[in-house]
Amino acid sequence: MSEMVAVLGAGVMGAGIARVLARAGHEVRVFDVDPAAAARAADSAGASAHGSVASAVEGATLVLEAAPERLELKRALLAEVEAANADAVIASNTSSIGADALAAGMRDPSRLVIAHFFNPADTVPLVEVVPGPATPPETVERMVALLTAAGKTTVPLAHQVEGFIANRLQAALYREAMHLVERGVASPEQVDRVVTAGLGPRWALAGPFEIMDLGGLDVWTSVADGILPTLGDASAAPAMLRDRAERGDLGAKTGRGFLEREADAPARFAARLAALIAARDALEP
Ligand SMILES: NC(=O)C1=CN([C@@H]2O[C@H](COP(=O)(O)OP(=O)(O)OC[C@H]3O[C@@H](n4cnc5c(N)ncnc54)[C@H](O)[C@@H]3O)[C@@H](O)[C@H]2O)C=CC1
Ligand SMILES: O=C(O)[C@@H](O)C(=O)[C@H](O)[C@@H](O)CO
Repeated sequence: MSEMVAVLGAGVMGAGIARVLARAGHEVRVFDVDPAAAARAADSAGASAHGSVASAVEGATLVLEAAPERLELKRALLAEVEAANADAVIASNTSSIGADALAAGMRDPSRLVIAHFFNPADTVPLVEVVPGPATPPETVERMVALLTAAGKTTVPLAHQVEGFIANRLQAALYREAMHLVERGVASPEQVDRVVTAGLGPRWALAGPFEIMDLGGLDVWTSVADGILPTLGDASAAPAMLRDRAERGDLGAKTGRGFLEREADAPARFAARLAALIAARDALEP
């Protein structure tokens, strides 16, 4: 079934999400407080750029917000949507804000569902679908069906948890990666190489539980007993991350973060990732 979709926020993620949904045959409208961002995203997706939230969501059956990861900003945006559209399902692409926190500010929280895409949104297959406290099962089912028909791989969560699944796994890994660099065990480049030459290729074919089965649960029991007590236990962003963010070294957005990269690095990465995923999918199971 073709939906009329409004994508609100046309940055790194919103532009890719607009392309995914437009390629799937949906009518897509894009709004961004930066009209140039909306125009770029609309052009790249074959969608229409709109100058206001009200215009973008008028008659929409699905609204997908990909605005900045700030709770009050998202709440204000959802309130604008509710004022202008009484029916659409409202999906948030939030990375970590709880569905309950977003729903708490809504007139009708049953309209909210989390649809968490991954960067780059039109290349990474996964979308986590997370119900809010008042989201009916049929809304989750509708989002899963729509995203599956658009070629995405969905994982519906039984209920929300902070950071959902992927970002909890990433946060655990990234916390330890930074801990190892802070302890002087290795450089960021060396830690990255451990993933790209070792863990990453395996993870493209098998997740943690399959990897543990392959390695042997007896072995993994010994490894867990020996290593878990020694892991870094940061409960907030480590200084090496926060200091860079606060001085504006944001990574690909600014050309420098932990590593220095050329301006076209995200595009080259996306193209290589798409080729890797296609090669993996062509493999015999
Ligand atoms: N960057 C990433 O790797 C991922 C980000 N996300 C989530 O997606 C959301 C968007 O993130 P990005 O695309 O990276 O951010 P971004 O900063 O690239 O894009 C956000 C866009 O929203 C626009 N905007 C700001 N205020 C707005 C408003 N009131 N209404 C409409 N548009 C507004 C900005 O002009 C900007 O173009 C966040 O919730 C983020 O946590 C989710 C998965 C991955
Ligand atoms: O990795 C991704 O694309 C998503 O899990 C995210 O939400 C990002 O990690 C985001 O939190 C920051 O890039």
